[in-house]
Amino acid sequence: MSNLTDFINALPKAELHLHIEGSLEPEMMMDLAIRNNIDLPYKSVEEIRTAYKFSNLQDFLDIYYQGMNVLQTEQDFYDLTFAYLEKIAKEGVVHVEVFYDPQGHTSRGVAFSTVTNGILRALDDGQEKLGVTSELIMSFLRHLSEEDAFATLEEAKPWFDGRIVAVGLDSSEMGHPPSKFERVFNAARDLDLKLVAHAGEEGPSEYVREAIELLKIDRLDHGNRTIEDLALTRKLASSGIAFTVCPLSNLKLCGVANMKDHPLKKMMQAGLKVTVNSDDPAYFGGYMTANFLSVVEALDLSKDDIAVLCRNSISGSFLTDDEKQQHLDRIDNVVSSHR
Ligand code: HPA
Ligand SMILES: [Zn+2]
Repeated sequence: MSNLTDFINALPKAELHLHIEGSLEPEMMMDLAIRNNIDLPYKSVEEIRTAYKFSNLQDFLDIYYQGMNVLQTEQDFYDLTFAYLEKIAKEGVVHVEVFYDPQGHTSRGVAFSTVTNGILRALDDGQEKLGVTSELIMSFLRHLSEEDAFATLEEAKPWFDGRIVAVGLDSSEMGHPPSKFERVFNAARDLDLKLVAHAGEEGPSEYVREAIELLKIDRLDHGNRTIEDLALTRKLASSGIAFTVCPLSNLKLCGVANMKDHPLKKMMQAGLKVTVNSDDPAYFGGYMTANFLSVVEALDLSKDDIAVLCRNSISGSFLTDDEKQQHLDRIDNVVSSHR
């Protein structure tokens, strides 16, 4: 293991952009298909991996929604979530704020409670057995209607006692601007939920502006195209809002042709609070450490840059100020012991 990998793994960090359904590895997809008697359009794990060639977000989403079909029981959601936590615990991730897509499951007849309780039971066990703390974020599918999002918000209400702490917005970005969900986000804010949204992944910087000004989000998912608008970039740099950037995702979905073209370093230099995340690690070829290494190598980031990215992930999380300070102190200790 390289010195750099050791350094990255040793640094306490938070993952703030992870779709739990996107951590479904081909091996588990095959196992669950057998367990649940589901027909897969693939004969082997190799065939599944070969299908993971995407030229844009929609290409990926088509396969991602199809993959979800194997998830049927509460135990399936538990197994999926716990397997992810076991992987990231080895990479120095001390805290994760997990997205899930309830509409991707309720639309095919799996109950909201089945999905949510399976994920939450694994998150509880992850804290107890692996020492990884977590929060759960319910994402609305933006290609569906406002009415459908409102129905999902209503169904989730019993879990707003601290089990689901935030709502997000994901799926096909182009043609589904944040403004479509302004009223839903207003309702979520009235319920004291935190708010995040994907914007500026494929969509223009105008979508980022809408997410900030209309949805009034607490954190921005992706946001790569923000820097096309200098005034917006300056505003977001001074606001200190965190950006959850996902390097390998951007490469696999052809947001960048080459990792050397990735805007992460420019975003950091513009003063944005950038974090590194895996998005859908089973589909995009790597978990947290692989994502860090990909930008560190391509963009020639320093150890100080890596530490800044980890500090940003802690300060950009929904942890309490005391919890944040404890992790930040530990980051300082790791940095000084690697000098
Ligand atoms: O990267 C993403 N973008 C939008 N929707 C998603 N759903 C899972 N991953 C993604
Ligand atoms: Zn995402």
